[in-house]
Amino acid sequence: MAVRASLNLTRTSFTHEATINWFPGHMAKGLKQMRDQMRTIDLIIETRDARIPLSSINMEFERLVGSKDRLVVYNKADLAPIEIQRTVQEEMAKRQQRAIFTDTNKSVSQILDVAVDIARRDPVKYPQFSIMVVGMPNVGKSSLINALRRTGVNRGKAASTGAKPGVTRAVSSKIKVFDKPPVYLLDTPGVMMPHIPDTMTAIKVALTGGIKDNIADESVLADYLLFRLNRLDHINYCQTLGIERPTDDINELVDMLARKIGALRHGGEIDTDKTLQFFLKAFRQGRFGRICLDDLDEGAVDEFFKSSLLEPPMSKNQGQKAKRAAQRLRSLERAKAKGLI
Ligand SMILES: Nc1nc2c(ncn2[C@@H]2O[C@H](COP(=O)(O)OP(=O)(O)OP(=O)(O)O)[C@@H](O)[C@H]2O)c(=O)[nH]1
Repeated sequence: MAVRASLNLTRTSFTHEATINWFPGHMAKGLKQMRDQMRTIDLIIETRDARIPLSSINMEFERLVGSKDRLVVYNKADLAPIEIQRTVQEEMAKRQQRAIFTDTNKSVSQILDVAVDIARRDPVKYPQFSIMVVGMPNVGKSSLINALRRTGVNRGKAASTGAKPGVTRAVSSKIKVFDKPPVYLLDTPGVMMPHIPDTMTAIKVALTGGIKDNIADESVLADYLLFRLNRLDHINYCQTLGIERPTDDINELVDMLARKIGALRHGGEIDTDKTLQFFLKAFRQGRFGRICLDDLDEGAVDEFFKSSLLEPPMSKNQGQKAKRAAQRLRSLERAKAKGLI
């Protein structure tokens, strides 16, 4: 607070009205495939992003999980503050969700321990043990599967990974990750909610890479990131980016940063897109330090669950609207890919 006041950073709220939705056809199809496979599954690993412990909860998975055993894995823990881990685990435990934090570049053996322990307790029931890994796009499901395979059977990459959301497009075939007892995993496509009820949730998901940037509007994402860094007193972005001073104004930041990184077109005009992308990438790579974008103060988690669970399912009309919007988006993407627009 004192830091902000002395630096004249005065913004206290952030609003953005436009809704952001991304639910292409492969997600709806993937969700159906997951439901079809569910009776063969013994454990669901629901992967979330540690930087947005609440915003990466997809209520679609609540319906999918039903009464199955579930382990919540908060991945990308290397990018989130360590001190949130205990709060999140306690809050999830209150809701009967066992949560662990992982970084796929390090050991993920605690996940295997959970699965192997369940399987060994009842070998008759589990001659083999099947796990389905679900989660929003880009939370690191495929990376997690590769890490589990590396740890469990010392074998190489089985699932494709990528820095952009939507790499995995369909439910995979079974991937072996442990020998005795045999444990198999299914990779699944990242799935968003068909209709994201709250714009701030959508912005946070997009900022952490869960929604394609061109859908979410990079200038809005960067503006929110700047607002959040200032609110958290994370003024170190100036040093990291090599700019003269912190600012609350995204245009001023773009101006300083573009000159610093040389994002200029012929004639010296600023390349805004390139500059915004540079700023977003620096955050996603963790260059501004460990950051949590969700508020986890007392009451905030209760409030989140209360509002999410009360959120009525979409009406037929809303559902059709969302479907049409998704179709329009797909046609637009196809036209763009063909260079027609
Ligand atoms: N910093 C960090 N990056 C990670 C971690 N796990 C995965 N990533 C990176 O996150 C990006 C997405 O990883 P994927 O494994 O492709 O994610 P996914 O959930 O399978 O993505 P979809 O195909 O969209 O469903 C990649 O660039 C990974 O290298 C992690 O623990 N820490």
